[in-house]
Amino acid sequence: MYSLARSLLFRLDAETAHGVTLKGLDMAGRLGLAGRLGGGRVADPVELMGLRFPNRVGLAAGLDKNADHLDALGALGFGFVEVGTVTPRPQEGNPRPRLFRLPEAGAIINRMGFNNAGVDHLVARVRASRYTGVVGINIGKNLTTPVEQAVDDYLTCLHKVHGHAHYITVNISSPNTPGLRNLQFGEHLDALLGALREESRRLDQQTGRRVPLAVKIAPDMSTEEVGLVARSLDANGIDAVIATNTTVSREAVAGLAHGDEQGGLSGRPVFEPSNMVIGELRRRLPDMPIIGVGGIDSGEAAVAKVAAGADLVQLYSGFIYRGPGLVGECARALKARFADH
Ligand SMILES: Cc1cc2nc3c(=O)[nH]c(=O)nc-3n(C[C@H](O)[C@H](O)[C@H](O)COP(=O)(O)O)c2cc1C
Repeated sequence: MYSLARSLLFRLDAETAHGVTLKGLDMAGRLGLAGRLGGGRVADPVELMGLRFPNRVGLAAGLDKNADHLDALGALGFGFVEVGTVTPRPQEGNPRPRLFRLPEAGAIINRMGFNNAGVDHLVARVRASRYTGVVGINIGKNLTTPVEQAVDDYLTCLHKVHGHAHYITVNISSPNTPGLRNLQFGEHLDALLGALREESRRLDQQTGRRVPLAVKIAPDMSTEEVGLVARSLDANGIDAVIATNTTVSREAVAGLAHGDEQGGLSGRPVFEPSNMVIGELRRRLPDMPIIGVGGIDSGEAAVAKVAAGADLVQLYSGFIYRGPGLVGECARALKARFADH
């Protein structure tokens, strides 16, 4: 069914198709049909970061930036849904077109630029939703906030989302907000993570509810750079790492239509680079929960992500190309893989 819908949707420009799909999913959710689209809910519970995940397959950040579609997405059978990236104030993002499909490569290039309705809107939507599963809230900074003051934006978001998230993701790896990725390196990283850790511990104590902090990183890093990030995550008591975001490399799509668009490349071309980062993180941080994301487009790819070192996985581009059936396919493949071990 999705292949028919897809052939119609792929005639629209990518961002319009995205909006139409989410509206369709909302409708399917209201009619109680979303569960069937996802290929059946898979029960494969796992405890990580002090949370109980109903299965190992989550939705990656950026598909539901404002938590406007949480009920419908949750009903597809994901073990967890990450909403955002959200910023303190609403912002429009980059001018359109800013989202491009590269079907020959199973890839997407986006330069959305954190278009979102602001953290207050997102929190209201999470509160209004009936979804009872695990919700991650992914936070970032506004474009107009200077990078030197980025920590203030992350702290503002942390305060506002703490009471409504099961875990919070610190996104320092989008290539579409100038300077953001510099926060992954050197003293910037320790300063940011130290401040966020301290404040989240204070909020945990104040509320009596511990909300784990995850950090999302880019695939475009040398082994040494991954090592430095790993050390900082460990030193600052971060609970989990999400690897990876999109890549700025264009090697895999050179010569393809849209292959030279600016932005972050996702889908199949980022599968191997993200697995390399995951492998290096696992080597350096044997006990840290790793959420693996990048290029998963089949059950086998989900299993390979776990073999690279991930504990949980997330989907984005594969979900666009393969449709909601991919959720159940990956969850079943991972359940079988863990039953074998
Ligand atoms: C259109 C689009 C928008 C995205 N927006 C965000 C975002 O707001 N925050 C974020 O952390 N990652 C964002 N991502 C990155 C994905 O969450 C994911 O890390 C990346 O696409 C690699 O996974 P994939 O190959 O399965 O797509 C976005 C990806 C796409 C394609």
